[in-house]
Amino acid sequence: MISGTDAYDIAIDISDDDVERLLSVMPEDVESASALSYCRNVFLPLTTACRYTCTYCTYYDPPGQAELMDREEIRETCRRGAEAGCTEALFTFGDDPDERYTAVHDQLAEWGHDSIHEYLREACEIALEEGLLPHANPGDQTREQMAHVADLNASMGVMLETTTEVQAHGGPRSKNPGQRLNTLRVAGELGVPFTTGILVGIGEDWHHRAESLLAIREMHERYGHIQEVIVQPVVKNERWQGDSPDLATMRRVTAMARAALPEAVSVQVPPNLAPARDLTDCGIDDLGGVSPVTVDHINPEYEWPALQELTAVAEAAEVPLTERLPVYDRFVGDGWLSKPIEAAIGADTDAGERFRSILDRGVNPVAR
Ligand SMILES: O=c1nc2n(C[C@H](O)[C@H](O)[C@H](O)CO)c3cc(O)ccc3cc-2c(=O)[nH]1
Ligand SMILES: C[C@H]1O[C@@H](n2cnc3c(N)ncnc32)[C@H](O)[C@@H]1O
Ligand code: MET
Ligand code: SF4
Repeated sequence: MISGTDAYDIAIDISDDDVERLLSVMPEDVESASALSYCRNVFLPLTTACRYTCTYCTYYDPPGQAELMDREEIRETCRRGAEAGCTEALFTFGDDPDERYTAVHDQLAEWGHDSIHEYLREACEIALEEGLLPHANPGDQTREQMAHVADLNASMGVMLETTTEVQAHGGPRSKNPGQRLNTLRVAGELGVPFTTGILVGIGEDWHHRAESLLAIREMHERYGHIQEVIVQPVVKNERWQGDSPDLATMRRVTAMARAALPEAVSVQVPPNLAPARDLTDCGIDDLGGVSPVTVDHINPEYEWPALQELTAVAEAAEVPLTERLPVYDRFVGDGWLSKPIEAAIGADTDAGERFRSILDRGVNPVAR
């Protein structure tokens, strides 16, 4: 049984045969995609407070130093993003800033909020007002937390990371696979188009990689809500001095992701962390969120490639580069999205026109 799932009563049945079969998949066994997509976003690190202390993470600040973005900063960043043609407001921040962070709690209270999710709701409203579609990744979420903000998000996400317990998550307060899988299940039950993925190189072995991908497939088979799976290499930073997975590892695990998942689910590698150019023949069809406006606040030393570089990756693979929204096309107008999100996409505004022109373009190449 996958660790921690008993606490949530998630029966995930992965057979040894399936694991073995996936372990035999190599890059030459998968087909290359016929196009590569990407999404233009702004990154909004709502708070650097986090209840966990993952050893690979340079993002979180200790209590006393953690910050909270104020409404004006949120609005200003979204406005700059919309002006630069972005479609996504990516809210990615520390899990459940709890009582260890009294300053954060007090600041939220002063702004009239009991919890970070209440504040996230307001932040999503601001993003929508400024012409962006919210995609929030607040880490693990309970059903109540997710239900509180789901109708103001075009899609949401959390990285599964891995189904095994690793030292990198160790200590008394740690991410656990059961909690992450429960978040995927809650998203399925609430009908939220969802992004997830695995973090490669944090102490898991090949068996765990296969198991993680199969667990994601199983969740998708139940609910149909997984839109993309990110295959993310852990990268060096001031807190993580360990190795990053080598190219051969990334090629094999990316091909495994492609083979494990149904065709409708995209396989993404982040082009600022992974050697995307050398992975296009391993089944990837997406290059994730890229920002012309903000840095990657999780790995600020790793710059976003310019649009030109993405075009070059696609050209080398001899496929078109296409822009997409933070929610994949098949979920739009199909009963998955809330009224406010469908209204934003259908609106008679500059932003609405921008969203629809991206949908209308379909698989045509980006014209620039
Ligand atoms: O759901 C997630 N999306 C993440 N994304 C978002 C993802 O690239 C796009 O927002 C999705 O593809 C939207 O569909 C990131 C985007 C960045 O710019 C930087 C880091 C991440 C990391 C995650 C992530 O951990 N989980
Ligand atoms: C938002 C996501 O960022 C990822 N993340 C956090 N730290 C690193 C790192 N050093 N390298 C790669 N990915 C990282 C985790 O997978 C987290 O879920
Ligand atoms: C910098 S990580 C951001 C999202 C969340 N804290 C997670 O780990 O999933
Ligand atoms: S990766 Fe996410 S959960 Fe882990 S310490 Fe960083 S912010 Fe917190």
